[in-house]
Formats: sequence, C-alpha cells, structure tokens
Amino acid sequence: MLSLKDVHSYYGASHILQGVNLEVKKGSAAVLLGRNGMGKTTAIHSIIGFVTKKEGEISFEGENVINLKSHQIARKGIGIVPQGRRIFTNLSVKENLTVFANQEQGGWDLEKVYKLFPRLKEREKSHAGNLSGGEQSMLSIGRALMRNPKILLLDEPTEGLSPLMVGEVMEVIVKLKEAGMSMLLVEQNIATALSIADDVYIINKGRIVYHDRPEELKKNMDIAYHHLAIS
Ligand SMILES: Nc1ncnc2c1ncn2[C@@H]1O[C@H](COP(=O)(O)OP(=O)(O)OP(=O)(O)O)[C@@H](O)[C@H]1O
Repeated sequence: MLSLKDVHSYYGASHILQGVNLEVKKGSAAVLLGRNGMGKTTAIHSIIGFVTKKEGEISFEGENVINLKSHQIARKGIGIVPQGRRIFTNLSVKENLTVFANQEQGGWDLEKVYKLFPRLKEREKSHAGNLSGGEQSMLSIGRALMRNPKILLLDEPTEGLSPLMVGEVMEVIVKLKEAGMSMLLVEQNIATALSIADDVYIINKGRIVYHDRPEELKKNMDIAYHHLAIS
C-alpha cells in the first residue's frame, strides 16, 4: 500500500535519511523502531511531505507521491498522529475532532470515534488542554480518524505516558488494526512494538539496519538490543 524505495531526505545540508526501504502492506502494521535522533520522525515527515528535500520513491497505492505537497498527500488518504500530539489546547475535545473532519459516507464520524474512545465522549466539552496525556493521545488519534485516512502514520503515540495509559492507548491501536486500518507506527519501546507489529524495522543513523517479522525478532532479541544499543 505504501512503500519507500531508496529514500534520501535532507534538512539543508544534513543528509538524514540515507536510502530507506520500507513497506506497509494493506491492513498491516509496520513498526519503525530506533533510538532518539535516528530518523524516525524524519521518515514520517518525508512520507507526509513536511520534509521537502528528498530523493527516491515513496509510492502510495501505486502512485509516486514524493514530489506532492503535504496537503495533496493528506488528501490521498495518508493520516498522521504527530509526535507530541499537537492538539489544539484552547479548543474543546469536540472542536478538535471536527475542525478538520472530512466526512465520508459510512466512514469515521463523532459517534464512531466516541465509541472507540468513550473517555472523549465524557469530556467532549472540556478544553483539550485540560486532558491527561493519555486522553490527549486518544484525541490526536481520533482527530486523525475524522479525516478518514486509508493509512495512519503514528509517531510515538504512547510517548511519556504511564504504563497503564500506554496499555489503554495500545489497546485502541490494536482494535484499529483489527478493524483493517493500515499503519506505520514509530516506537522506541520494543515490547510495545512487538505487541502489534506485522513487520519490524529498525533505523539507525538514517538507514534501515534490520527488517523481519516479529516472531523472528523474538527468537533473537540480541539483534534488537544490539541495534537499539540496549545492554
Ligand atoms: N528541522 C530540522 N533541521 C535540522 N536537523 C533536524 C531537524 N529535525 C531533525 N533533525 C535532525 O535529524 C536527525 C533525525 O531526527 P528525527 O527527529 O527524525 O529522529 P527520531 O528518530 O524521530 O528521534 P526522536 O525519537 O528523538 O524523535 C537528528 O540528528 C536531528 O537532530
């Protein structure tokens, strides 16, 4: 559904992604693991068009979108749950969900999002800035769903959450996958990644240094620890 072939990305003269190859199959979850500063967010931003200086091929449903602008890429059906949530803190929960909504017949609407996240329904009139970190993460996912994407790029949606909230947010992400959503999930935590991945990629200094199915990785966790520099 989405594939990156030999993608190079730059911030000015800094050559960040150095030939990334990665694929997300329809209905599957690919997880991109890597330490801080290795290029995970740059990969997501390259796909969605926030990074403009890039080479290679990023194809979505058979079309190379590498030269499209971010709004054009979003319109093709690529949704993003950005790092740090980026919710509108001065707007209510409901306003956050509806402000950029892209209604589609039979697609995601407020009712469906509230069914997935009953907490958001309970707090729909609250200022989003008053939500807990976990609730803000749910809101950020809900807002992305309201645009009815075909694929979701999730950039560390559980970052900074308590283990209990990590569990709750991951439960919803697993439900989304089971409902057929294709996704690319950026993570730092191996256990979280393994709980959902169909494919695991590890990025190190802008290059994919490992790719396999989670069952294979589980048989040889030393590889992951080596690439993620966990001793
Ligand atoms: N806007 C920018 N301008 C210049 N360099 C940048 C910019 N954003 C990121 N970088 C650099 O690009 C490299 C990759 O950063 P990136 O944010 O993609 O890493 P990451 O793996 O997502 O890390 P983290 O988990 O900390 O978000 C880092 O060396 C970073 O300093």
